[in-house]
Amino acid sequence: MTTRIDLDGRPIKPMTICMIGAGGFIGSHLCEKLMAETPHKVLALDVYSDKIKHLLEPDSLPWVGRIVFHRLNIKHDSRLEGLIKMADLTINLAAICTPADYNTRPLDTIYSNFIDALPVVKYCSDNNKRLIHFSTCEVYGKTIGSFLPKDSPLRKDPAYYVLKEDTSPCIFGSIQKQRWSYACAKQLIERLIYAEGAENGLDFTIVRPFNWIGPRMDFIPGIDGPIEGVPRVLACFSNNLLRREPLKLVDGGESQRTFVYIKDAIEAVLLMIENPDRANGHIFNVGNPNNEVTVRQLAEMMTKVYAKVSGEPSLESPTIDVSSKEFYGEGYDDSDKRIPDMTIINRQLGWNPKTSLWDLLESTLTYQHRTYAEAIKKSMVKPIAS
Ligand SMILES: NC(=O)c1ccc[n+]([C@@H]2O[C@H](COP(=O)([O-])OP(=O)(O)OC[C@H]3O[C@@H](n4cnc5c(N)ncnc54)[C@H](O)[C@@H]3O)[C@@H](O)[C@H]2O)c1
Ligand SMILES: O=C(O)[C@H]1O[C@H](OP(=O)(O)OP(=O)(O)OC[C@H]2O[C@@H](n3ccc(=O)[nH]c3=O)[C@H](O)[C@@H]2O)[C@H](O)[C@@H](O)[C@@H]1O
Repeated sequence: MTTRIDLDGRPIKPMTICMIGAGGFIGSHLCEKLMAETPHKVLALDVYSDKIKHLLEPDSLPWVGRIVFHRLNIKHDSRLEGLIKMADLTINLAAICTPADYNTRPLDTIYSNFIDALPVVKYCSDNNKRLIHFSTCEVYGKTIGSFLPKDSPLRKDPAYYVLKEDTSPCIFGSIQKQRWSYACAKQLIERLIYAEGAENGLDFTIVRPFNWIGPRMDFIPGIDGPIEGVPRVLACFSNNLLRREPLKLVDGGESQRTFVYIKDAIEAVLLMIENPDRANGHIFNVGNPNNEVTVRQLAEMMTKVYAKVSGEPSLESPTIDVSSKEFYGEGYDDSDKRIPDMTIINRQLGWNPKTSLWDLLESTLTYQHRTYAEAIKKSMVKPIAS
């Protein structure tokens, strides 16, 4: 492997990374990238390893020994500090991060996103180790524009909706709207990390992902996750398409999102890892402002793309409306619109997303079809009564 060079032309020294939550969606893609393209070592911590099994076995893999899996729950495992001490950098991805949990399991959500992250921050600070912490675009909450009258021309003014790391406020609903338990816990851990940087000199980077999507995201209910489980929207809609049932639009599917391809976003994380002087002390939005759709438009596009990649015709009525109370239960609320400002990540790391929504859906739904279509068909064949 040729020596890697950072953005300032300096050779990058191989490092050891303690990655917490390495067995999840983002972790699996980051591990893949680090193994295929860099000489860095990964101590991969998680309670699950299914999504990185292909990187751990067999022993003939070219990166054997560079990635070691440690099955542990950071809530209660005395090995955590030792593993952080062994590494140059810690990346914390561990979290409960599916909206269906925020209003139904608010305590688990707050513990996971705040309390369980506390020792990680403390061990990094006490041992002078660098930390890259995964937060979320949900810390912005709702846009200022969402409080203006529906017909106000100011709603079209970017000043009222573009989300900027250093100036936008964090706007959440009332305490009864338990949806915001996740965003609020993430906000407080961001503030704590920022304070550790200011008062104790912790070298940190905070990442705010804006709807990263791609293969291996979440699970397909009844196949590799609980049948009654509610994953994030990509997996919900994939499940509906695979089962040939209408896609459920929550409260009319009017909310807007910008989706970024996981492989584009991972490039940004690698730049942060390998350019500490440019990334330390910063909070970065990582998203694709050019890929904005309403959830209804996403459903329509996924229906078209799935018909193309599967060769199956679409349903006559591809979507149905459902209320948020019916779908998520009491206490749900929503972000109206999420456009990331890209100024800081552009200036510090020169990163820009590349993949269009159509292209990223095409590769992702090709993966979903190839991975799940047979299993779904088998699971849907009803046993013949004897
Ligand atoms: N995917 C996105 O677009 C997105 C958007 C915003 C924020 N994020 C943040 O990025 C991070 C990773 O998200 P993801 O999409 O990969 O989610 P994910 O659920 O696929 O991955 C999280 C991983 O953390 C592990 N984990 C959770 N609690 C743990 C514990 N106590 N001990 C050990 N392991 C534990 C889980 O087993 C899982 O494998 C999260 O912090 C999330 O809030 C993701
Ligand atoms: O990915 C992100 O950037 C962040 O946002 C997500 O939150 P959200 O975008 O609301 O979650 P999704 O499940 O992906 O839902 C997106 C939208 O689709 C809607 N939806 C979801 C599922 C479904 O079947 N139908 C449907 O209309 C939701 O109501 C919501 O408006 C999650 O909170 C986190 O993973 C993350 O921190």
